[in-house]
Amino acid sequence: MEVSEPRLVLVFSGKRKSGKDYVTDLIQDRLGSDVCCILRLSGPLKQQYAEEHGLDLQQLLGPGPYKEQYRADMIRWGETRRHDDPGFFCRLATREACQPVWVVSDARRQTDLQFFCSEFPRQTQSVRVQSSEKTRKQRGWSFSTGVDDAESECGLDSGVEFDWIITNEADAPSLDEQLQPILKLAEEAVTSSRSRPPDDPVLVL
Ligand SMILES: Nc1ncnc2c1ncn2[C@@H]1O[C@H](COP(=O)(O)OP(=O)(O)OP(=O)(O)O)[C@@H](O)[C@H]1O
Ligand SMILES: C[C@@](O)(CCOP(=O)(O)O)CC(=O)O
Repeated sequence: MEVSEPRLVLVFSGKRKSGKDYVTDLIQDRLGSDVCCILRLSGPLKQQYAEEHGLDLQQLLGPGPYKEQYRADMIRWGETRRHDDPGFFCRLATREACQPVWVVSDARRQTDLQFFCSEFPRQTQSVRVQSSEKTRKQRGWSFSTGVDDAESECGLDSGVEFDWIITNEADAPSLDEQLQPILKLAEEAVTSSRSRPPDDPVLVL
């Protein structure tokens, strides 16, 4: 597989409108884009889906309501591709990543997490972003049958012991405070990548 070996892989998951993009953008902002890339598993999916259906890719990628009209069909479309090859979108999303810290913003299924845990067992850390339904509603979420009760939203609700849980709520400790240990881990991973020759073993977490 043609990927350069990352030093740290932070695999994020969370319900719709929990703030996965917001939190992962903040991490990249703190670490810098030379050190940290954001990988969206839904990126290559939305790109191919937009091409096939003549849709606006930028709107599909953004946080607004446009993508919600297509979500159920995009899920079905993606699942037909994942059926034979569960790592299909994971491989596409990671193929050009070259920074030492990878932030995967949208793991949804056990197979997504398994992909990173098996490709990068020593570097992978799982992170759950959680918000109350009330807060998610304020951010534009409403329950949609076939989406919020399907694997796309519930696949990681149980059976995973997350390494980190971030509560993205106004009355929780600030995100900077909660992210402190993760940012420290990332900084250590980057320091170790600078002080070791390229073929040395990666940081053992
Ligand atoms: N801590 C926060 N402070 C202010 N705005 C926030 C915060 N967290 C999230 N938001 C806003 O809430 C909306 C949803 O957040 P975001 O897009 O990050 O969620 P998501 O989990 O990636 O959602 P989805 O996958 O359903 O699109 C965005 O408009 C974002 O800017
Ligand atoms: C179709 C899908 O990739 C949409 C993800 O959109 P978003 O990350 O919520 O913006 C969800 C899925 O793959 O199940």
